[in-house]
Amino acid sequence: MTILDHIVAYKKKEIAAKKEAYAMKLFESSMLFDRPVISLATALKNSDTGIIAEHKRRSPSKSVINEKADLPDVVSGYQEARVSAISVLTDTRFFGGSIEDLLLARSTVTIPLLRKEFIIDPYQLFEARAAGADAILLIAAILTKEQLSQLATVAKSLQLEVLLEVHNEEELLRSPLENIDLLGVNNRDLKTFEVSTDISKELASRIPSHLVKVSESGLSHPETILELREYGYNGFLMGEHFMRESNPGRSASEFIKNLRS
Ligand SMILES: O=C(O)c1ccccc1NCC(=O)[C@H](O)[C@H](O)COP(=O)(O)O
Repeated sequence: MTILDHIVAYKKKEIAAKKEAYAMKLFESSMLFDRPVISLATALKNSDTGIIAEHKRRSPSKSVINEKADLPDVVSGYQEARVSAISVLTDTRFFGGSIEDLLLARSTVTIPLLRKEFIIDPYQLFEARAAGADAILLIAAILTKEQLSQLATVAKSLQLEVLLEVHNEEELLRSPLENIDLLGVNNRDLKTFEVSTDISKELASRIPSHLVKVSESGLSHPETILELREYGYNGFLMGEHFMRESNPGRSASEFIKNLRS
């Protein structure tokens, strides 16, 4: 079994338990349902950096990254650093996050928020909208074509933007692209944890031009961002590089200064 198999098996049980506990009450009572969504795609297209900075406490590949940082400090630091958007990992068991993290991030910043989660059920999309997300992630490696289509359709009906993540050509070619706004190429192979930006470069020309291209994971040098821009990428998802530091916002600010100079 790969880590993705473990995550998905656990996620199914977690969602079943949540549905039983909360039913639809959380969604019905959430004021955030009426909040206008802020476009992640537009923020990336209009930005001169395109950095999506992630709040990430730990991960299966790196174990503990930063369990001490205070979420409001991290996300307000990111916003002050003028990142284009923030990704909030909401998985608890494997990443130490929660849906409450997303709610707290929403009450702290005004820039677009991506719910970073292993989404396999429409329930998680309602939850994302109710907690203030602007965009959600769909991971091709854990979804069938039919699931991708259904989840993207439901996400759009909730006005959420959809970032579809692939890691190879096969995933890109088999994925239905209706209702997809952004196409993310994960430089990390989620089965082996190997990281290489070569995959972002290889897939760039295969991604339809109407989709905003995002390169994800293993990014830590301004030169890599500049190089990936030449391949048409507008978005760059970065977690560990910032979160390893005691002050992730300051780390993002220095990175952005170097990127501009
Ligand atoms: O990061 C992991 O170890 C991981 C393992 C299994 C599934 C997903 C995983 N990460 C999610 C991500 O895609 C990253 O958090 C994100 O792209 C940022 O990556 P990085 O800048 O390398 O922290």
